[in-house]
Amino acid sequence: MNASEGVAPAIESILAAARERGGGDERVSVDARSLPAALSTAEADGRVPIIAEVKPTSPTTDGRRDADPVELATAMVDGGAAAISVLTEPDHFGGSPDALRAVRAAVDVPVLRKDFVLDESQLDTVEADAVLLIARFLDDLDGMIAAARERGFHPLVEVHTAGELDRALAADADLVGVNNRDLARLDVDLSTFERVSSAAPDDVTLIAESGIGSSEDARRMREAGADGLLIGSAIMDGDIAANTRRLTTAEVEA
Ligand SMILES: O=C(O)c1ccccc1NCC(=O)[C@H](O)[C@H](O)COP(=O)(O)O
Repeated sequence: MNASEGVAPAIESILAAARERGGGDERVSVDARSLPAALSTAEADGRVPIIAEVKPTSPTTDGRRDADPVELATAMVDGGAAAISVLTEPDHFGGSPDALRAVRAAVDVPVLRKDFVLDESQLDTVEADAVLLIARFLDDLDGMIAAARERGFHPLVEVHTAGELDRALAADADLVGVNNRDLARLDVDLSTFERVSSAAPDDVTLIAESGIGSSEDARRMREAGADGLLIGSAIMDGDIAANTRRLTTAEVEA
């Protein structure tokens, strides 16, 4: 598989940087907090189950928000977030493993590591509760899922097409994110989740990723079967706790 084929120049640049990055010196062993359980708890409490993302910048974001990641994550939890996602990619998203480490020490909800992990040693960069694996960029998806589980991580396998969902399910993924963002054009279309996720069996925990900005968007993704919503930009822009609360209460207010 040629991971760079047909992707936007920004993704080519992200992948080139990821290939250059090393991994950890020692194999990590994580005692993970359960992401699916945290999503279920939020739902049982009447909150929309949201994974709120600490996302300082991105190829499609104007400017940068370099606030203390711990303050941001704490405000997200105060706003009702079920879990936190932390970008660890430094060159295009302004993230860092240190930010994740600090956030995970400060909050008691599960923390997802959001990065472009391309080989097994890169799993050892930092401990997290869940780790993103992007199906499109991994030839040996089975091997990477197994390597993540051996370390104690819960792998969140990201897909964008029906074919990638088939690969994820064949590799025994039980936590699947459908990214509404097209990595060729970088635009978002919420109908991607509606179309792709419908083929997933009920026992798979489904996350709708990217492009969720309003309460209406959140309800739309939930009605399409999302067990959790991964939201970055709409939370990072402005008052973090208020933005998170507006989205976590979207079903109550409907
Ligand atoms: O967000 C970007 O600009 C981006 C560009 C290229 C590849 C990935 C990108 N985002 C990574 C993500 O997965 C999102 O940060 C995450 O799904 C949250 O999305 P959003 O709520 O739209 O910020």
